[in-house]
Amino acid sequence: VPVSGTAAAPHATAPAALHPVVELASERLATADLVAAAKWGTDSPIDDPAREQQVLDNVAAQAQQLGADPDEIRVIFRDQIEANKTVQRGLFQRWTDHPDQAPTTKPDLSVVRQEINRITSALVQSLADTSEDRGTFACRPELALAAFQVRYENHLDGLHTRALVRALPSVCRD
Ligand SMILES: C=C(O[C@@H]1C=C(C(=O)O)C=C[C@H]1O)C(=O)O
Repeated sequence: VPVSGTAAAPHATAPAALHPVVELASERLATADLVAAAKWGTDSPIDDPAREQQVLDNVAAQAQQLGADPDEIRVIFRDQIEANKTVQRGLFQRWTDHPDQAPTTKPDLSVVRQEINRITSALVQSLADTSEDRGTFACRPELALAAFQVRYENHLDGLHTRALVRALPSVCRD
């Protein structure tokens, strides 16, 4: 007969090593709502190759400084960018189909990009900190566990969950 109080509670288990990486990827995706609102009804396209190049060059430079592999970090950020555009496209579709759901205020894109830069930098740091975890057999299960936790904690909807899954495949090194 199980004794009350001995069952392992979820919070009693070790925190997923990759939780910070997934949390920051999720925070970066949350900015896509603001980016989409900034671009909606303007000439600014969802795809901005010049800005993407800037982001990729910045993360590679930061990786180099941290002793991480710049090419690996670049590949991971190509996925962060694709995931961000997945959210923007999903929202544009939603607002086209349901104009009543479209945003009524327009954030300043350059201000939103400053916030993206801060999250990007924290994510590069977190990727550098978890370099070893990202190379073991446990990486994919740890990543999946962290993704479930973050989806729950951040109340992600279907679109943001799909985008988070799109953001993560290159995080593990195998
Ligand atoms: C987020 C933006 O939209 C897209 C996604 C980017 C990103 O994830 O960093 C960069 C440029 C755009 O292609 C943006 O324009 O800033």
